Amino acid sequence: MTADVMDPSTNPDPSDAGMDQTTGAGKPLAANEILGMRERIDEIDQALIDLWLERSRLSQAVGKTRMASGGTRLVLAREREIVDRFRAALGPDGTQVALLLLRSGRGPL
Ligand SMILES: C=C(O[C@@H]1C=C(C(=O)O)C=C[C@H]1O)C(=O)O
Repeated sequence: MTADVMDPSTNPDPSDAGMDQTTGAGKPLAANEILGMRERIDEIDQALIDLWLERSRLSQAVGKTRMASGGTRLVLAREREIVDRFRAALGPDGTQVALLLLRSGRGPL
């Protein structure tokens, strides 16, 4: 599925004549289309970053509240539910995303 980035037939060098340097497109119309889609990609990335940071702050607050009440730092059953949800939605990469997300809130295990 994934094109080999080192293979010039599937991933030519954008410094080749006629290629747009910024987008890597071979034709100006495609370059414009790509720039439009990149605007939305940048918005989505910013929303993901904002949500990531908000989630991390909430997770830290939950941990502090629980420990101040004499409870545990972690609740592994809840973490398992979250990892399962991400894996069900995104496949094996979802597992990795969930583990990074959990670590960013409660710190390393
Ligand atoms: C935030 C919590 O505390 C910890 C962090 C979790 C998370 O980031 O989702 C989940 C379980 C706990 O280990 C929680 O219990 O909800």
